[in-house]
Amino acid sequence: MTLSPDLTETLARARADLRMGVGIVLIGESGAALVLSAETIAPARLADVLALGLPADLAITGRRAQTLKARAYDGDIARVVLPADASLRWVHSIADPADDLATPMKGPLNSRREGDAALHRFAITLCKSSRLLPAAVVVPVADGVAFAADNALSLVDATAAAPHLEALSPLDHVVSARVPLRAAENARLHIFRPEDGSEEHYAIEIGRPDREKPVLARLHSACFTGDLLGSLKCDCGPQLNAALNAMGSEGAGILLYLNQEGRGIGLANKMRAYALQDQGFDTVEANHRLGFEDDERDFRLGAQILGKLGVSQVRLLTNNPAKIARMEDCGIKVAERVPLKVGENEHNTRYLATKAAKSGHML
Ligand SMILES: Nc1nc2c(ncn2[C@@H]2O[C@H](COP(=O)(O)OP(=O)(O)OP(=O)(O)O)[C@@H](O)[C@H]2O)c(=O)[nH]1
Ligand SMILES: [Zn+2]
Repeated sequence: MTLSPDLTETLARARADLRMGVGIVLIGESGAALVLSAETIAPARLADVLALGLPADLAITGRRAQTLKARAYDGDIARVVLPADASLRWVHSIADPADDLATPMKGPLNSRREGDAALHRFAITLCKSSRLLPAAVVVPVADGVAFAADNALSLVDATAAAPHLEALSPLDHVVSARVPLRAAENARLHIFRPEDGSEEHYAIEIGRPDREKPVLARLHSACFTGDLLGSLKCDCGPQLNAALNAMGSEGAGILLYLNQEGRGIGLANKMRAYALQDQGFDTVEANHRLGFEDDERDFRLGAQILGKLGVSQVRLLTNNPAKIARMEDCGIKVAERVPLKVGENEHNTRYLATKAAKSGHML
């Protein structure tokens, strides 16, 4: 019945539930499981989960397991056995590295080896796309359909939904309007909305770039601290302004403002990474300790928006070779790389050096 939510809509609901600390039920090929975010689960809910008396796990990423010295039998995922008397403090200490240095001994941690990790993996992916810490309480339940109905929880068919999690959501153009900018008075802002309910993304079109030739373009990832607050920890604000100014001087260009804050981990997690950086870790190490990869952005987004704007070849303002490779993979020809070296200061020297050393940025 079309009044019922489809798979994409059910996934969007499930993300909202996880963010609110509400459980969801996943059904897979080898069973069903109740899943809650380790970050948002409330103490009373955790008590209720433990009162079920079922063997439960705390699913974390292989990256986080490495820091905790927990065995990750499933490679990219570890299923840490949730003790029957687990406290919320314990759950948080496994999921969140904030106090790793203050309380290094969290173990012994027992990792589960038998059984299937598919639902745990799915749960972690959902936590990541909800911009939460990548850690989930996972409790196998015998009859997922009944459990979800009895507790009024969202029910997700993980097998059917898996391709939707991997695929890039189609984006719909919502509206465009003229916005005169300091850098260029003849600018237009286009809004694009993903069909999966995730954040909107923007394109700022300056002048009317000739689509028959490579268009001066920038894929800018949102940085609230750098773009809006003028943070000196990164070079994003100056890069944003320099890119718009370059397009203004040429009279044409397209800047995509992609809402992939913190290289796709969200602002709260980026601030967790900043707190770790104050403990001495660099930007990549901080991401790993949190359980994330170096870069969780999906640049297929940028390619899709360029395609929708009729752009197939660009002169890309970037220092990041991975961005060029991703564009080419997605069928956008990068005719030229235009360097964007601005905003270096005493606070971001190490950040920029780490980007060059570990992420291959061209400095
Ligand atoms: N996770 C994390 N994200 C950060 C950090 N500093 C900046 N960011 C985010 O990184 C993104 C910018 O990425 P960069 O790697 O600096 O630049 P880039 O866009 O890949 O490459 P360029 O095109 O050369 O600028 C923005 O989304 C920022 O919010 C950090 O320390 N940790
Ligand atoms: Zn920044």
